Amino acid sequence: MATFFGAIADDFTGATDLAGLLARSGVSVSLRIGVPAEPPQNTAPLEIIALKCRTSPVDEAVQETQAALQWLKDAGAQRFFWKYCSTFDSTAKGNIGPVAEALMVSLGVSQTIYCPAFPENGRAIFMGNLFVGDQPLSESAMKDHPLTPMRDSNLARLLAPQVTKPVGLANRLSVAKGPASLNDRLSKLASEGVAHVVVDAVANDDLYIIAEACQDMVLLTGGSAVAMPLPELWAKQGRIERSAASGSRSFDPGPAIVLSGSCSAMTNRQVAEFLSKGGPSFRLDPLEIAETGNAKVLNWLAAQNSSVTPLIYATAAPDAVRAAQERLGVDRAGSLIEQTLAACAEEARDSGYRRFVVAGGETSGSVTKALSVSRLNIGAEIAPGVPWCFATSQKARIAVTLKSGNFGSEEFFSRALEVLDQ
Ligand SMILES: Nc1ncnc2c1ncn2[C@@H]1O[C@H](COP(=O)(O)OP(=O)(O)O)[C@@H](O)[C@H]1O
Ligand SMILES: O=C(O)[C@@H](O)C(=O)COP(=O)(O)O
Repeated sequence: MATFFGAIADDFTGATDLAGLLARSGVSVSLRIGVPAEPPQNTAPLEIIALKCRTSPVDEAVQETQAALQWLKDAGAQRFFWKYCSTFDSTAKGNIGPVAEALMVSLGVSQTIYCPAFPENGRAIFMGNLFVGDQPLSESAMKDHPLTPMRDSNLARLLAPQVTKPVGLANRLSVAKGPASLNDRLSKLASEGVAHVVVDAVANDDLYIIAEACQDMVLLTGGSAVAMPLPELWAKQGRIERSAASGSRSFDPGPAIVLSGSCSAMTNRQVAEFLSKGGPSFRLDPLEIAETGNAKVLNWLAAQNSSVTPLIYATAAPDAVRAAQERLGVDRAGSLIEQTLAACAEEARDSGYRRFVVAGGETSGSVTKALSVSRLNIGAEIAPGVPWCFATSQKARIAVTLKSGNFGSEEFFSRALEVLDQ
């Protein structure tokens, strides 16, 4: 079926998050890993391209997203979405604004919105300020993120240095009055030359209003939740149709493994909960890996009795992360862990593991690339924004879930495996 909606996600957990929320509509979603080398074929009405460009240099991120845009245009997409994190993760140089601005130029649009709110996961925007649960973003655990520490909660202030055109706000008072009021506000800002509009949303009802008001904007940007209502609206108008999801959702029998490279507060709790059950586990230390390489963990993995799910984790508290970064540098510490977890994933697949639970966005990018997966078929959601996905990895049919650092409950790792068995 022709593609109507084309989304570009800046990381892999973000892409599966978006896919899971869009799939709730019953409209078929297709998720590609990286820009496909071949021209579009077997496309779905809702196409997502997962990139790993959240922390790439700006030029690289712009180049990759432009290639993704071209592929989605070739697939026939008429509406486009730039998906970034619900906690607006970006480095000081920032890719969210430059990529959005480049997409606007290529699509010939003069205004877009920025709405990372995700109420089901506790992300709300009020008066342009992003909250995580009841804390402002900059006071939440996101202030200690290893790669993108968020030290300001105001989205307009974060975005303004990343773009060349003016930034404005459509606040909750405009949104709460309904789609017509929001459209009036957007038009007024457009008449003042405001190209980038942060839009408040604190509850799911706000997202339905925003989606209704903005469904005909050619480019929207935000978290997964603001896109969630769109397929339903378009299906009602006959622009897209519901159909059985395409692609296989089965996987070969084989043991499960948990790989965690996220250092978020929630992943720390999830790892602690899983460790408390006493199963086999291996803690990765970036300083040790820098000195001796990854043979030790690979040998440990090879010696596991696969009837009990092993956990390999680099997940650590902010002090330990800082200490490693001071010795190795932020990028080296991160990439040593990512490469090691990617090598573990490959080793696990080669020794028969077929179910992969992966925690962390950058981590998921490295692991999924190492598994040479080109397309993910979306299955049941384990937690809001975290679905099981199914793929072929070197002829093995595997199940993989990519958990955003902050998502899921404390029992997520065990819960994920239970959901797969249901
Ligand atoms: N102990 C550690 N010390 C330093 N960096 C680490 C450590 N553990 C993980 N990392 C790095 O931190 C980053 C975590 O990012 P990511 O995987 O995107 O998780 P999240 O989803 O929580 O943002 C990765 O680059 C990872 O390799
Ligand atoms: O929007 C979100 O929060 C997620 O979809 C997301 O982008 C996750 O990124 P990580 O926290 O780096 O996994």
